[in-house]
Amino acid sequence: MRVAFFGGTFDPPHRGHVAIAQAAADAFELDRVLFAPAGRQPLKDGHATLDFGDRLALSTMACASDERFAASALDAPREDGQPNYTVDVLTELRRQMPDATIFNLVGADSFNDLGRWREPAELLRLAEWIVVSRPGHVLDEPEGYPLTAGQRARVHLLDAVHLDISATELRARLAAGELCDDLLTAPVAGFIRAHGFYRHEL
Ligand SMILES: Nc1ncnc2c1ncn2[C@@H]1O[C@H](COP(=O)(O)OP(=O)(O)OP(=O)(O)O)[C@@H](O)[C@H]1O
Ligand SMILES: O=C(O)c1ccc[n+]([C@@H]2O[C@H](COP(=O)([O-])O)[C@@H](O)[C@H]2O)c1
Repeated sequence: MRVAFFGGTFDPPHRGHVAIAQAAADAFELDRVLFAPAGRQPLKDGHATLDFGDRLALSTMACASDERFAASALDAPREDGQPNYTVDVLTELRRQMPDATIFNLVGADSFNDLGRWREPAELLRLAEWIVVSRPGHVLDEPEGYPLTAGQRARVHLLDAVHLDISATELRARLAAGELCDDLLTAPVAGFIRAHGFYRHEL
């Protein structure tokens, strides 16, 4: 079993997420991609616009695009209110799936930031990494965190997707009343509309 953990804020999940998950699943013959909203992202100040339950529901809808995708509550908010560190969730995933090959799927911007994550060396030990291109970001080593040869061998750069979509821009456009149906999958767009999410939330 080849499984990718795909963590994100997913506020909301958009076509950029689906595209990189599909490119990764095709290129690395993944059986599963787990879209896992983070309860509380350690490097983001303040709260996501939508609560965890709504981001998980939207992630479940985004996963309807491909039978290899599934939403996961593995990175749900912690009871002690502390941030969700990926090192903890990957440790738990390894415990739950001891025989699987585990990948951590990220965009180039997230990987550039790796030096600021908790326990980067352990993160590279726990999983192989798939890093996908993102417009405006270099597909390269993390800033200020040079990799050893052994670590580099565990990082797979995938220059496959060039979709300039971000959740920040989407939220601003939805707040201004735009539909944004070209940037979202149909079930996600419908759910956002039905619940009035992001309207007037600038
Ligand atoms: N258009 C994209 N191309 C490549 N990777 C992406 C793209 N959008 C998001 N990602 C990656 O998906 C993961 C989850 O992203 P996230 O949920 O934070 O969305 P985002 O669009 O980056 O949100 P925000 O604008 O709120 O920061 C991250 O690893 C990010 O790098
Ligand atoms: O563990 C960390 O220190 C850490 C620091 C920054 C980001 N992450 C994780 O990286 C994933 C993508 O983050 P983001 O900001 O693009 O939503 C998400 O699962 C975050 O929890 C994790």
